[in-house]
Amino acid sequence: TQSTRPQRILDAVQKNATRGDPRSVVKAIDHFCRNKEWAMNVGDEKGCILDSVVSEVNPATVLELGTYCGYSTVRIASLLPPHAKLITLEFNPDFAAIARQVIAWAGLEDKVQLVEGASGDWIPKMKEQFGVKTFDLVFLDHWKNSYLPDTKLMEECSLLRKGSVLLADNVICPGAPDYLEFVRSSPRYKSQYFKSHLEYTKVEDGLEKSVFLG
Ligand SMILES: Cc1ccc(Cc2cc(O)c(O)c(C(=O)NC/C=C/[C@H]3O[C@@H](n4cnc5c(N)ncnc54)[C@H](O)[C@@H]3O)c2)cc1
Ligand SMILES: [Mg+2]
Repeated sequence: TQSTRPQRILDAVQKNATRGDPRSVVKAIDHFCRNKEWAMNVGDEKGCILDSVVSEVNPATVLELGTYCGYSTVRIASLLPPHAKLITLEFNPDFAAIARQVIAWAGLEDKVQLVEGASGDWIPKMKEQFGVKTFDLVFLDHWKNSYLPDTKLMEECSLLRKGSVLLADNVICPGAPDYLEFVRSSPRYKSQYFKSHLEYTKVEDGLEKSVFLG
C-alpha cells in the first residue's frame, strides 16, 4: 500500500536516528525534509529559537497544540528538566500514531503525554484529567485560525498564570493575523517577534513569543 508522508518520516527516523537520542531524531527528520520531502515541522532554523525559549522558560508544564509527527514535541521534551511534563494535542489519529512512535524512538515517552483529540474539547478538561494547574509554556502550531480561540479558551479556563509564555509558529506564513493583532494589542500580553524563515525554505516566517501578564 502507498505510504503517507508521516510514515516516510517515521521510516527515515527508524533508519537514520539512534534509539534514545532525541537530537539524532531531530537531525534525521530535518535531513529528510530538506533533501527528500518538505513537511510542516517547525524545522531547524525556527527550532533553534524554540530551543532557546524553552531553555529560558525552563518549564515544568508545557502544552503543545498540534503534534503532527512529533518533531517539535521531541525538540521541546529533550530540553525539559527531570520531572517536567509536556502534553501535546493531536486530533488526526494517523498523525498521532506516527508521532507516538517518533517520541518513543527518541526515548521521551516518560516526559510526553500525547492526547488524541481536539484542543477545543481538551483544553477545558486539562485540570480534571491531567491535574494541570497552569502551563508555564504553550507552543501553538496547529490550524492557524485556532490560535486565537484556543488562547481565549486557555484564559477562560485559568490555564495561564502571570509569566506564562505562549510561543506561536507561522505568524507570517501561513500567518495568524487575528492572533497576532490580539497578543500585540492586548494589555495582558507582552509580545515579541522572532524573525526567521518557513521551515526548509527562504520564505519569511517567524515565531511570536507572548508573555501573559495576568
Ligand atoms: C499557504 C501556506 C500553506 C502551508 C504552509 C506551510 C505550513 C508551515 C507550518 O509550519 C505549519 O504549521 C502549517 C500548518 O498548516 N500547520 C497546521 C498544523 C496542523 C497539525 O495540528 C493538528 N491540529 C489542527 N488543529 C487541531 C486541533 N484543534 N486540535 C488538535 N490537533 C489539531 C493537525 O492534525 C496537524 O497535525 C503550514 C505555508 C503557507
Ligand atoms: Mg508550523
